[in-house]
Amino acid sequence: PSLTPEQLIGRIMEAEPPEIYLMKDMNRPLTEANVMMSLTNLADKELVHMITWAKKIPGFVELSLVDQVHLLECCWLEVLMIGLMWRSVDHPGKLIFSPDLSLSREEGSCVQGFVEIFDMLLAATARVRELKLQREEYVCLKAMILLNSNMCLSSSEGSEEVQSRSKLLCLLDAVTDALVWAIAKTGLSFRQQYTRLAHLLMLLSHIRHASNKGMDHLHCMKMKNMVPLYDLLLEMLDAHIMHNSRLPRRS
Ligand SMILES: Cc1cc(O)cc2c1CC(c1ccc(O)cc1)=C2c1ccccc1
Repeated sequence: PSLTPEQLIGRIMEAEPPEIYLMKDMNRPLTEANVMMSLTNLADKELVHMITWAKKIPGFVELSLVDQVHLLECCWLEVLMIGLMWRSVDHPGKLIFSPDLSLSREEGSCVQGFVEIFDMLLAATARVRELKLQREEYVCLKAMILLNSNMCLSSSEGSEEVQSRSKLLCLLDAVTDALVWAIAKTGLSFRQQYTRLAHLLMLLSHIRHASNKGMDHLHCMKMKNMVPLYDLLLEMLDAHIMHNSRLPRRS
């Protein structure tokens, strides 16, 4: 039975991950090494919650496992970044990575090459503040980032893959309807509603850009081993699926 936009938003809101604390007193002064180490520790913890979040998005676990892994592999940094922006919206000039790790632009410049991406994230956060993004809109955008992240067809285009692709597009339309419903709730005129929809969707291209820059920067930091690999995500998804799958998975 398909969900109404209101029901879908309710489900996506319930899926929200918890706030993560680093539980490490941020040893000041900040050095490049301890900032990157802290961010890696934080991201590691967030990634586990991201898998659980994705699986709670109605329809996501009905996609093929290949699609589930590809989507997460493609969007994980975008999802982390939109979460960072959301946490930072009430703190102009700062990025609130976690309640116990917030960095100003100056502190960010202690990591070589960081300040350029920091400025992108701060600018996008300022836009989120200016738009007065609502929580319902935020959770829809984050789900769209996941579902819209990867259109590349995998090599083996079997029938399951084709089915999964059409399910994915159906899911994306459902979340789009939910976002339109959330925007309509703000009581704006029709013209203002579709203008707002455009402004929110345009945020996504800034987030994708910052994520691509972040991924390049991450590789330059020789942090290759910490960029989640395909099999790491597959293992985490598979593990989760084995735990609470309803049907025994076909081997
Ligand atoms: C700007 C930039 C440059 C960069 O090289 C790396 C990162 C970032 C941001 C960021 C980040 C982490 C957690 C968040 O919740 C949100 C963003 C990371 C990062 C670091 C280590 C592992 C994973 C991601």
